[in-house]
Amino acid sequence: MAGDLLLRVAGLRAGYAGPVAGPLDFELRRGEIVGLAGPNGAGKSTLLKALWGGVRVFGGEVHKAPGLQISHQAQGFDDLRGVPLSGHDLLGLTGADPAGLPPWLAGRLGERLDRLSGGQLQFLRLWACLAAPADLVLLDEPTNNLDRAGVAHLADWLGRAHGGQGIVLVSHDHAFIDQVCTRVVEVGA
Ligand SMILES: Nc1ncnc2c1ncn2[C@@H]1O[C@H](COP(=O)(O)OP(=O)(O)OP(=O)(O)O)[C@@H](O)[C@H]1O
Repeated sequence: MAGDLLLRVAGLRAGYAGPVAGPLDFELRRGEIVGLAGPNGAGKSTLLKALWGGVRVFGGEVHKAPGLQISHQAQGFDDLRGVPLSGHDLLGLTGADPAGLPPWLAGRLGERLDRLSGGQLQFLRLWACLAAPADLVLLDEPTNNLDRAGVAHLADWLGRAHGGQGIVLVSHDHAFIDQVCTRVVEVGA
């Protein structure tokens, strides 16, 4: 694959017992943020999962740059009640650098994850993916649960700090997509 090309997706069709989404075609280079947009049920999350192997692929091709490191964040939360992990532990597990976290979260990294609010935990999980040493970051509805300050911090960080990475995200937040994505691919249109 050409130098900065991370991903080439051609005619990708994905699903579960049978195909439900696609065909999808796009290319992603380092420094690009591609947004997958489309109506409910169009297949955006399914296609995003197909990029890391989380669902069945029924057709087409996903070419990845050799050695591509992927980190992905799914919608929803794992149940962390009773798990004695702190924010520092989570970031340590993924190798994510805490530098650049918003102050309202940076000061709470020593606390257990099950003591954080839904929005605080969402931001921390995002950060664990985004700031990890990955070439390709996949985010499904990253602004879910975030307040205005959280969305603004995320958008600001994506706008200036992702130079070495490629990002593919799914979002219903059109303002967020318009602000951060270098390209939008319509799914199920
Ligand atoms: N685990 C599953 N097993 C079977 N079908 C599924 C599964 N998850 C989703 N689907 C179906 O696949 C289709 C696409 O769903 P998907 O979640 O990819 O759409 P989406 O565009 O991300 O939707 P939304 O915008 O509502 O989040 C839907 O018809 C959905 O019912």
